[in-house]
Amino acid sequence: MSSLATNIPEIQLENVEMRYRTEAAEVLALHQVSLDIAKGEFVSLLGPSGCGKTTLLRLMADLIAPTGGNIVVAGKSAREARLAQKYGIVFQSPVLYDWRKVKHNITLPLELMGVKKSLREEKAMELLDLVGLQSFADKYPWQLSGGMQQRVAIARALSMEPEILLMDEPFSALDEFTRERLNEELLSVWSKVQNTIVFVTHSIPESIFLSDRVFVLSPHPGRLSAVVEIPLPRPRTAEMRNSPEFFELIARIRDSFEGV
Ligand SMILES: Nc1ncnc2c1ncn2[C@@H]1O[C@H](COP(=O)(O)OP(=O)(O)OP(=O)(O)O)[C@@H](O)[C@H]1O
Repeated sequence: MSSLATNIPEIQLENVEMRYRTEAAEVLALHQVSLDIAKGEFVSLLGPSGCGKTTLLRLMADLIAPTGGNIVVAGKSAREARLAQKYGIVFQSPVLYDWRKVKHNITLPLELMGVKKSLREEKAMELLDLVGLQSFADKYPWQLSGGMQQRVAIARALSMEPEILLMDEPFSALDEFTRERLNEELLSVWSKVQNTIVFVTHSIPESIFLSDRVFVLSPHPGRLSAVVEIPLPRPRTAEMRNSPEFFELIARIRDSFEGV
């Protein structure tokens, strides 16, 4: 499998600026960020704490509005794209409802949209199959491990078949072994769903393993300091993490931090 990226632009940011104003102070969280993400591309937003990764993701999702610049998503404004349900979002914590069975957590967005019960259940089973949790459909979230809960959150985010999946450090609370396994599973899901993924992380190896391109952000003020192409072939395999190419990419990205 090669990358799913096309030449069609999916997300375009031009000179985006974000200033948070509080009573106490004003924070320039993002300064003059311009970037393009192609339809079907897998990109990561990488950087240390406070460099504006979450802010950038929230801007793309139209959860907040920029104080400057322009955002175009699938040829529309971010707001129009949100209303057209172009996005699925996965947060750092899975935010599942403990009193709803796993399958009913997944079908919640469909329920809110008024989709028929039989169709909802069918979709839930399809999504559980996709994330390898079919036999857990009737369990409750508290009966699942942290990694399984995050897979449920991914399945739920995919329930509306979003063109774009925005993921904010979804695996950072998990142990290293589970995280690496979920990275592999996420790529397998992506190869089937074939959407655009924007993945926030502060892990250099995670960003390399997953992405077609890594957007490196630097803090104070948050800005785009480098864009690194990841030429590793797909499908990516666990062994690639030990290859000389992988270590070279880690060094290149580290250098791009040191250069700022
Ligand atoms: N609602 C807010 N009001 C005021 N300042 C904010 C707000 N949200 C974020 N900030 C500030 O904007 C900057 C960027 O924050 P953001 O959360 O986007 O960074 P991040 O790279 O995602 O950090 P982390 O990795 O710690 O989550 C930080 O200085 C932060 O304190």
